Amino acid sequence: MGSVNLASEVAKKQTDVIEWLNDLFPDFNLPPEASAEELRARLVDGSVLYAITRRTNPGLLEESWGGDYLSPRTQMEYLSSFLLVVNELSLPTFKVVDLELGPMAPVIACLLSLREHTSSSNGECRSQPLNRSTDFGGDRLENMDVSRGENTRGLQNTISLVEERKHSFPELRTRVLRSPLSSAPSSPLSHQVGHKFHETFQLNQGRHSDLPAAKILEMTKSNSLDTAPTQSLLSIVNGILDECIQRINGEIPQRVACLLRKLVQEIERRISTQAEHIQNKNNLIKPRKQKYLSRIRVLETLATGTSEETRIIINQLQLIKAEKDKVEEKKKIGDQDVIRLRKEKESSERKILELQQALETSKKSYEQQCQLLEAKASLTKVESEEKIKELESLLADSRKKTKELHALSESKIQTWDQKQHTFQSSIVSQLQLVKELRASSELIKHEVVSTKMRWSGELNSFGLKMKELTDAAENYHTVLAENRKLFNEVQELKGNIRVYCRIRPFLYGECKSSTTIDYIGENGELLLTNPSKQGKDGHRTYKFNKVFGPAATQEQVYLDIQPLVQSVLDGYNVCIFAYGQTGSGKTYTMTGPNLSSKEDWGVNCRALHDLFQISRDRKNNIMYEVGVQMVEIYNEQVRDLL
Ligand SMILES: Nc1ncnc2c1ncn2[C@@H]1O[C@H](COP(=O)(O)OP(=O)(O)OP(=O)(O)O)[C@@H](O)[C@H]1O
Repeated sequence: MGSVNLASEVAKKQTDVIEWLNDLFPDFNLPPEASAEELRARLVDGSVLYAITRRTNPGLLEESWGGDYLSPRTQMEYLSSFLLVVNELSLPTFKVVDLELGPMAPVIACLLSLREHTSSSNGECRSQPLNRSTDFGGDRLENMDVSRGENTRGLQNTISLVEERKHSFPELRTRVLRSPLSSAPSSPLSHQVGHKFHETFQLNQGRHSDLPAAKILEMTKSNSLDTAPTQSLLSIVNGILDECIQRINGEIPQRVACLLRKLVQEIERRISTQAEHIQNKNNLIKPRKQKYLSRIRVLETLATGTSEETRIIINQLQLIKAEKDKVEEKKKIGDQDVIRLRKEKESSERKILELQQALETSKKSYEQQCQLLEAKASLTKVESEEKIKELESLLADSRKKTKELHALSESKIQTWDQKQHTFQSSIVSQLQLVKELRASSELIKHEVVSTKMRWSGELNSFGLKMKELTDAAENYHTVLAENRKLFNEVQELKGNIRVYCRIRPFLYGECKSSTTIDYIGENGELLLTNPSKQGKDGHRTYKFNKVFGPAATQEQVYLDIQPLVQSVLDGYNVCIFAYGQTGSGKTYTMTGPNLSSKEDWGVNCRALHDLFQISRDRKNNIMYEVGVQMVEIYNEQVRDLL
């Protein structure tokens, strides 16, 4: 909303500026509703602006700067001149780049301020055709209304400054600089009077000193000095001073000196008046300057707002551009889809053609098949007619059979009725039996319940007995331990050290008559006879725990040793060894002659067998670890055989 108001305000101001320029320069001839760019095109070369400067400051005179074509440098000089004047007037100004490319708002604001300034200080400028070659020419300025110069006297300081700065442009040639004094007097009437005054004192041949005293008195007494143009006064002063120079040794008449003093006084008076006037103008300009400065600030704020809006619009444009890119991308995808669909269409058309061809071929084959089928149908018709005849005969037969079957079924129905009757009677008897069975099942149920109760009682008693058995088993272990203890005590009683004697039979080739054994007792007595000795020395008796004769088997020998193996597993230390001379049968007794036969096993094999057997029997109660060590003791040296 703010931007719309701002835009309309700028447009309104632009219209005002165009109308003002049309009024100033009829040749400008730009429609009030022209766009900012059209206005820019008309102002950008600086000629119009420079013409405005001249119209508002007629004292600024330039030589013609060329024809219709303006070089860029000339354009820049025009613009610089215009901007210098605007700056010196403390009016809102603008940058050259604003006029060329930027927003026109600062240019329009500047021109409006200039219009206000000129209308307030100068009144409306008279319209003149805008002709660069004549408008900028110096001849026209000679004929310009002097009163306009009077009204723009407040700008003379500015003009002076402009002229000074123009010297910085070498191409600019200042032609005339009107001094403030040269612009007086101030009215057309006084201008006329001034001319008369000048004509009065115009000397064709004579000198000022030659003027009659009456005429000089008339000049000094009358108020014609007040109304005379300053240019005339200066020319008279110059004339008098020229005379003085020419007459170096001559005397200047008193009256001429009086006239000169009068003229100088008048010039001084005018200078002081101009100074006061300038001071007043300066005082007037100061508040205006303040006002314009505040307007500049407002315009800057508006310009900032405009830039913000421009930024928003740029952002929106970027968004629109992004959307446009998306739409184009979608369009591309759509084009690709169209191409793909076209390809699919072509492929489907090819397929349709193929299908049509296949259809035609199948149609032909179908027609052939139809012809074949028709031929077959005619054959089949004949056959079917024959079959119908056959079927009719069969139907007659079947009707006959049906009648027979009907009769048969009736007889069967009767039979079935009889059977039904029988079944019904049997069902009645079965029902009776079922009732009896139910009664018997009830009895059985009672029996089962009573048996259950009885069994539960028996189970209870069984549990009690099991408990007793468990207790007994526990007692059994105790008793078993007691038995073991007693067993080992028996073994101890038998003797911790037992000595058995085994007499081996004669070997093949040994003489049996050389035997010395006389008697072998039941309790381990052994009586030996030595035939070489007489008397008591010829008989010797020995006592062992037991003596095994030559006929004793390996098993008999081991039976006496076996209880010691059990003692080993009960935790007692047992040692069994054989002692005897070479060839007496130690190896035979301890190992056995032939290990492949169980009967020939010696003590060692049998003891190891029993050791593992008993440990296996006791594995539920005791875990045994069995180890073996084998050493040789020879000449009191122990050697590990393993
Ligand atoms: N009870 C027996 N019955 C039959 N033959 C026997 C008996 N005892 C020993 N022999 C035989 O007697 C011979 C000598 O026996 P054995 O080798 O056991 O004697 P040894 O004491 O071990 O001898 P060494 O000390 O030299 O080793 C062997 O041929 C053996 O078969």
